[in-house]
Amino acid sequence: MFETLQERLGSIFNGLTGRGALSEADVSAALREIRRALIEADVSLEVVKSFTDKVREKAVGATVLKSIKPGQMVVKIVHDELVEMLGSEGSEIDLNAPAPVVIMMVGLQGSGKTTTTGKISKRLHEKRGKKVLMASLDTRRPAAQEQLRQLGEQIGVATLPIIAGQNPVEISRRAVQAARLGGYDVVMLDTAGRTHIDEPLMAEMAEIRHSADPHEILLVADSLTGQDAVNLARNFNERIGVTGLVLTRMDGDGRGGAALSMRAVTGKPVKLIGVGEKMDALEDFHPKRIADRILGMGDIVSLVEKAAETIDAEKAAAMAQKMQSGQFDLNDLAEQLKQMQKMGGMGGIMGMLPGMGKMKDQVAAAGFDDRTFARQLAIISSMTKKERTNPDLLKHSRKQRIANGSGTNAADINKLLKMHRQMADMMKMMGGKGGKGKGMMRGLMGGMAQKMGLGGMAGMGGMPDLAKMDPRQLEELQKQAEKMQGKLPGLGAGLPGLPGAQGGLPGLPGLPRKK
Ligand SMILES: Nc1nc2c(ncn2[C@@H]2O[C@H](COP(=O)(O)OP(=O)(O)OP(=O)(O)O)[C@@H](O)[C@H]2O)c(=O)[nH]1
Repeated sequence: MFETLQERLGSIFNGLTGRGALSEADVSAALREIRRALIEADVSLEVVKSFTDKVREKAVGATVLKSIKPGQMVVKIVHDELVEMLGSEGSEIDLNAPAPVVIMMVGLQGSGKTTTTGKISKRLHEKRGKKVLMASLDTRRPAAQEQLRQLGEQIGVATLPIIAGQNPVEISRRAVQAARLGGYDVVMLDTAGRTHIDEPLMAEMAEIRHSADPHEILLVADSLTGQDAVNLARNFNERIGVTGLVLTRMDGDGRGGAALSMRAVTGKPVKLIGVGEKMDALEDFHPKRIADRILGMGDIVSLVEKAAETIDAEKAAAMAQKMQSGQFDLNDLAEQLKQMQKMGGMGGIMGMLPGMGKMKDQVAAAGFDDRTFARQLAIISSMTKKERTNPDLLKHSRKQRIANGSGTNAADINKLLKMHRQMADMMKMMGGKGGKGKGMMRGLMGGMAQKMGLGGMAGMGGMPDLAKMDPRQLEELQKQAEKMQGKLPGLGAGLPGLPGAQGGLPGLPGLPRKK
């Protein structure tokens, strides 16, 4: 699988990664090639388009890290976008429901439904210690029920006794009842297939679904079928709803387009892949491994990841040191404001903090919005270098000049300076020489650097990742917040999520008081 795509992408990137500089035209040309390669691999058109759009957007805005060549950066972006397209890592079969948990298998004839029903049953039995009952609801193909019975014998999993003349819905009811009485954990319903999707098939599936109330509906799709598989998935999903996908014949030499598009089209995770005819030829789906395989450029990807980590860590450490020594000048404040803009402004930042929902309204009511960031940045950029490092220079006439330059007024400037002073004081306090504070500051920076991901710079200080902080750090933060009560304008209600904490949120520029 994926061999052709692998070759094509390989040659596109080989032409790119060695180069010292890349123009926008170079990136566009590479993207055109990538688009063609994906289409040839049978990836659905809409998926290709959204894929290349996202890569373009990220490639154009990316900061090229020192020690990394631009082409390598593009490889990393394509890799990450591939992983994103393939969906999340390790989606297991969900058995989190009262027993017996019903799993309904759907798909076209010959897609590997029956084989996969056996494989999954065997896995649930052997790896997760579940007592499984399998039932074939295929009354159209005479040998189908018998085929499943034999499969059950082979793998040591029980099957529902065959009663001639029952329809699929009756069989599904009997299966659930038998499972309940027999103390089974899981019931696997292997439904009938058709050569193509038609109304009677969909109606039958909907009826079974209604009567058996399955917890999982897994669509089994042949990864060799290309575009058709994508339409099939869309149809099944819209009509009866699926909870996950199983891609079979991933051991074959198909172009892989279906495998690449299915999750993007349905939004449902690929839970497992079939890699052979044998009963244990079933594997978990690992998007990252597949992306690595397709690109065949694992070295470059990890090189870029390492460079990004090192630079983030270096910048965060430098900033932390500056703050500890109380050197938090207006350049640093500007960096912080920019960082916040990057994080999606106020809305984005609040969304990252637990329990910030309520605060959003207060912030809005205080008249603080994303334009405030822009205004504050304009003020700082209208200052001279000297003024930025030494705000004490800012007396009346200088303020007037800055106000004119930034389209603001003296009151705005005073507000900004006050905010900066308070933040600088707080930074000093928090970064105080006692080891604890230092650790806390590092924690804050680290959390932020992580949140920022690749595109971010250093997590220029500031937003604590409360969810990841250890309890001691939280306690320390709370104490500092209490000390700071009233010292920071705005945010009077304190930090929700820190029980009982009052006062400002370290790192967030103070909000103007309500007029
Ligand atoms: N190579 C390979 N073959 C597979 C895989 N999964 C299933 N098969 C084979 O595909 C063929 C069809 O599989 P079945 O499980 O009978 O298909 P089905 O969807 O149940 O078909 P119907 O019962 O006719 O609806 C069998 O020969 C399987 O051994 C896989 O992951 N890899």
